[in-house]
Parts: sequence; structure tokens; C-alpha cells
Amino acid sequence: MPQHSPHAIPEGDPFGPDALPYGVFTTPDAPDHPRIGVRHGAFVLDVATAAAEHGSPYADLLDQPVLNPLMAAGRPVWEAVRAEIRGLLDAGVLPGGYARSLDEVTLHLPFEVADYVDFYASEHHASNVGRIFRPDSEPLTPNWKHLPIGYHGRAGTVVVSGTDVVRPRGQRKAPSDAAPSFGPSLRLDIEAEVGFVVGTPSPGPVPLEAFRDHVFGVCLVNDWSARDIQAWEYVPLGPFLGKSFATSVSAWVTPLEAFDAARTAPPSRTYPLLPYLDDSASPEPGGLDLRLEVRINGEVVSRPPFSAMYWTAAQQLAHMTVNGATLRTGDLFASGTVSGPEPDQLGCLLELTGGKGPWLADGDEVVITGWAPGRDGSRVGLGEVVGRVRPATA
Ligand SMILES: O=C(O)/C=C/C(=O)CC(=O)CC(=O)O
Ligand SMILES: [Ca+2]
Ligand SMILES: [Mg+2]
Repeated sequence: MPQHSPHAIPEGDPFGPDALPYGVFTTPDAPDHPRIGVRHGAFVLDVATAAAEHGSPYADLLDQPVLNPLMAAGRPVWEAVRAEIRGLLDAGVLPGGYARSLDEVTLHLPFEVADYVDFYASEHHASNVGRIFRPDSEPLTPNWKHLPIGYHGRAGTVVVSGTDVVRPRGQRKAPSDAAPSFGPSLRLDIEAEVGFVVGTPSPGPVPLEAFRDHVFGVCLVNDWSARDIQAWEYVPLGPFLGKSFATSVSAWVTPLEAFDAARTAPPSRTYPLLPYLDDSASPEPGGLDLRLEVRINGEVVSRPPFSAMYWTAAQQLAHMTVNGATLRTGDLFASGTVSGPEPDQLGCLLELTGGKGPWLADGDEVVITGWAPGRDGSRVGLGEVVGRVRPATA
């Protein structure tokens, strides 16, 4: 990159050439032309326009209002497009005149969400929640260490970072209440999670070793949760309206290959796993060393470590397709709340407050950020997922 570029980014910026997450943006001068950009420092690189002006064979895939066509194109194309963008950076074509300040652009939901699945993969989170919701039972259900537990969420209410979240209304009934009541949730919570975005479809099961052929990239997720609605409705079918009102995702999807230096072994397994989940002989470790940070109204409340997750994303994908379920471009599966073993590593207020609150108040702003170790001590930024709570509608 030329030293004189007004868009040069500081040494060590987490959005340098090893990150290059994709997003979709518009500018005030072309509000009807959403297109794919790549984050570089505090800028969006207009790679759609750069590709068109430099005769790239991928220009059409980048001049799109969502990432889905690029995601559907498959791993060889994903790697070629990323190599081309890096080549344009190395040649000084980018940033050039293609950088737009993040302050001046609008970022959109980066992909059309097909199905949305949410898992429950942190042993620390699941044990803590079990103790709070089911104090008279074992914290972990007998199936927990044999399969990655999940549920199907609501794809249509996945919103991009920056979208306000309206406090949901619904039924709630505390054990001491004589009857259920209806009204705005009084126990609104967050869940800091990591999302995996499917690129290449599959007509059926995706074995562990095919994970990289199907998963395009990684985003941050806040799975907003109304604990009072959830606690009353979830028996016996699991989460429903307590979580379906909104799920926020980061505006950036970081390609999987940006995390090659962050791969790490998952925790050791308590029981041997059935062959379709057994990753003990996998050539590459299936865990990822991602470090999350949760801030509420500017104050850091937690730093959840993704490396502590019991189930890997590859195991989750293998499990959610093992019955023959097909996979579509745009399918999103989230890890489940990321919680570590320490009190300052818990990914939701339910755990951070021992189930007692305080919960989110109207006007509160929640910001989840994350990064991964990159090559040679660098950092790969995951962007942020931001949401502000608006009062319930009358
Ligand atoms: O244990 C339960 O009853 C449910 C807990 C959850 O909140 C489910 C969930 O969203 C999974 C997660 O994010 O880890
Ligand atoms: Ca969740
Ligand atoms: Mg949700």
C-alpha cells in the first residue's frame, strides 16, 4: 500500500490484509446500489467497483446486494476472490479511490438468511443455565455430552448490527405466580455467540471433514432472550417466542481461512463420541481461539473465550445434517452462548447475575466485539454486533 495513501491503516489494525471481512454497504450518493465491500481499518473498500474497473471475472459476484451468490459459488471461488482482493491491495490499486469511511456508509444485513439454527455448545453456559432453570435436576441433561443440542430459530427476524431491538411482549409466569400474565418482558437478556454462515448447499449429511467445503465464514451474534417468557414457555419443546423477536448479527462475515492461525483443540471429551461426531483423529483441530468482549453502555461486562466451547462448528454442522436434512446457501448456525469457566467470562446476564438481574433496561446499548489471533502476533477482527433496546410497543 502506498505510504501516502490517506486511507492507510495503522500497523496492527485488526482489519488488515489477514482479516478482510465481507459486508454489504450503500453510500449517500448511491443509496439504491447496495454492493459488496471489504472492511479495511475504519474504511470499506468498494471491491465491487474496483473489480469491475479492473476486469475481474468476479465483478458480477461482488456487485450484489447480498453475499449469497458469492457464498454459493464454492470454496475455489471464495479463495480466488480473496486472493484477487489481496493482489489489488499489494498492487496499490486498493485502497486507492475505493475506500469509503465507515462513518459515511450504511451497512446492511450481509446475507439473506435461509434457516437459522442455534446450538447450546458451552458446557459452562449449559451447566450454569441448568442450575438456574432446573435447580432440582442435574445441571447437564444426559444427552448433552453425546450430541450438540440445538433448536431451529426464526430466520426472518435476524437483523443487522445497529438495528434497534424492541422489547418483546408475551406471557410470563414465575413459579410463585398463581396465573400467567401478559406484558413487556421484565427479564430481557443478551447471549454473546459466534455464527457460522453456509455457502455451498448440500443434499444431505455433511461429514466433519467436509466442513470447509460448505462454510463460508464467521459472524458475531447476539441472541436476545426474554428470560421470563422463555422460562414459562420452553417446556417441553424448547425456546420459542422468548428468542424469536430478534437475533442480531454483525455486518461483517469473515472468511473461514482468516482463522487458520486461530485453530485450537476443543476441550477433552468425557465420553467417546459416535463416529459421525468423533473428531479425535481429525488432522486439523476443530476449535477456534476467538476472544469476545461484551459491553453494556460502554462498560465491559464480560470477555467470553470461544476456545472453551465443548462442541465445534464442524460437529454442529455434521449433527444438523446427519438425519438427511439438506443445507442451503445462507443457512446460519450459531454456537450457543459463549461462556468460559471464570466469572468474568459469562456470555449472558442470566449467568452474570445468577438469574437475579438486573436485566436490560430500555435505552441500554449492547456491543459485542471479537478478534482472533492471526499470523505473527497479528489480530483478525470480527467486527461488532451492536443493538439498543427500545421500549415495548403499546
Ligand atoms: O437450558 C435451557 O433451558 C435453555 C437455555 C437457552 O437459553 C438456550 C439457548 O439459547 C442456547 C444457547 O445460546 O446456548
Ligand atoms: Ca442462544
Ligand atoms: Mg434470538
